[in-house]
This record gives sequence, structure tokens and C-alpha cells, in this order.
Amino acid sequence: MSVPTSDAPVLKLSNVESAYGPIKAIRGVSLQVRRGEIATVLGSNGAGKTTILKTISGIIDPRKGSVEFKGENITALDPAHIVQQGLLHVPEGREVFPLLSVRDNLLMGAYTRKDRDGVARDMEMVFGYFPILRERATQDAGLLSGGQQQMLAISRALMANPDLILLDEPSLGLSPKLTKEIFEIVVRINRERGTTILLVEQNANMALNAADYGYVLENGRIVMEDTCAHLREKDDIKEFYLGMKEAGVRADRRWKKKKNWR
Ligand SMILES: Nc1ncnc2c1ncn2[C@@H]1O[C@H](COP(=O)(O)OP(=O)(O)OP(=O)(O)O)[C@@H](O)[C@H]1O
Repeated sequence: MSVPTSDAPVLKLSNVESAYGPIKAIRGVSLQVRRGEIATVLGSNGAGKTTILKTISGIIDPRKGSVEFKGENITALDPAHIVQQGLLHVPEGREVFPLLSVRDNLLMGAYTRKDRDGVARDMEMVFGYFPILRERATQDAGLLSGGQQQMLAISRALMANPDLILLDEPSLGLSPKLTKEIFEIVVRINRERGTTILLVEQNANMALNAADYGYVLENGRIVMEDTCAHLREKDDIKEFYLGMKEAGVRADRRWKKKKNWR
């Protein structure tokens, strides 16, 4: 089953600026995520990707601009209320509850829900996507491998039956094989369940293959946006993010070209 995307943005950032004390981490960031799509923000180390997600989920209050979710202004809401609205953040480094069992971690994801039948169905659904979690259901989450913890973190977010999942660098610290496996399942979840996803990644190759629409972030500013199909064909993206360097192009010329993006 493939769920079509709709043109109405489920998430809209307008001119957002966030800072840590005197350090402006993101500036003038405007982006939209449409219902049913996977959108991605690409950017190198320190570009501001995590800051964007923290600003959306209410961990950081922006200094300027607004965040709208399902048409409501959520800029001033605290993280717990934003979760209740159906916006779930899977942070970098997964952050499962290590001393709780895998099953209890999943139930924690569903703590705002009253529909017990729905919760049981969704538990089966995540076990279908990640069968290893069923095998380890009674074990402490802290005993899982890094990849399995990533699967659990994504599954815990799914247990909230969210309208939007923010996924921060799911490839971090994982082998290429495991990264590929997790990305394939994330795409399946999106296509089969219609879950809207905003993914931030340094692994541009994976992100551009998984996502429908992409934004490129450099030094806290969005310098390019397009469908991922188009982004994959752009020379700058090939050179700087996909590592497909043109033979014979000198480093200083590449740098000049990079600066021309702005
Ligand atoms: N708690 C903090 N205090 C001060 N500066 C911070 C803090 N967190 C991030 N920064 C700075 O803000 C900028 C953006 O960081 P951010 O973590 O959002 O980038 P990122 O693109 O997610 O990078 P990475 O891929 O390494 O996680 C960087 O210059 C970073 O050093």
C-alpha cells in the first residue's frame, strides 16, 4: 500500500533562528514537510541539523520565527505538549530506557494513548517491522546492540501513533549494512503506514535515496532545496555530499563553486 502525499504541510518552519548563548546555530530557516512524505535535511557536522529538530520538538525555544504543526502554532509549546499533538522526536544516540525491557520501552511510547486494542495492534506492527524486538521483548533495552536500540527508538516513536516523526541521524555509529536495513524499513513504514518523517542525516546517499524532498543546510542556513530526485542530479550535491568528485577539478575551484551557492 502506498499512501499519497498531500500538498498541505503538516509542518512549517518560517524564518526560524535558534542560538546557544551567543552562538547562532540556525538562521532564517524556512521549510515545510507535507503529509505522507519523507523530507530530509542534509548537512555536514555542526551545520545545525540537530538544532532544527530540537527547535521543532520544543527542546530549544527559537529566538525568531515560528513553527506550525498541523496548522497550529506550536512555537511556544513545551516538549510534552508537542508529543501529545502527535509530533515525536527520535534523538541522535537513540536514548532508550536501558533498565526497562524492550516491551516496556515500547509501552512508554504509547503512554498518552487510551486505546488499548490499538496499542496492542501497533506493538504487533512494530514487531512485524523489527522481528528482533519481539525476540528480545523481555530483555533490558540496555542489552541491545546499537542497531537494535535504533530500531527500538524508532518503534517507540511509532507506538505513539504519530503524525510526524523527527529522525536524527539514524545511521550514526551503525555499519553500512545495518544502516541500509534500517533505512529500508523506515521507507516501508512511510509507504505502508503513511507516517510523515523529517530525517536529518550526514549520510547524504542514504537520505537522498530514502526521502522525497530535501533541504541542504550549511552553517545554519538552508542553501538549497528540491525534490531528492533533482538534488541527486545536481553537480554540487554529487561533489560535496555524495563524494563523486569530478576528475581534474582543483580543490580551490570546488570551494569557489560551493561559495556560489549563496
Ligand atoms: N549545547 C550547545 N552549546 C553551544 N553550542 C552548541 C550546542 N549544541 C550545538 N552547538 C553548536 O551549534 C551548531 C549546530 O550544532 P548541531 O548539533 O545542530 O549541528 P548538526 O548539524 O546536528 O551536527 P552533527 O551532525 O555533528 O550532530 C554547531 O556549531 C555546534 O557547535
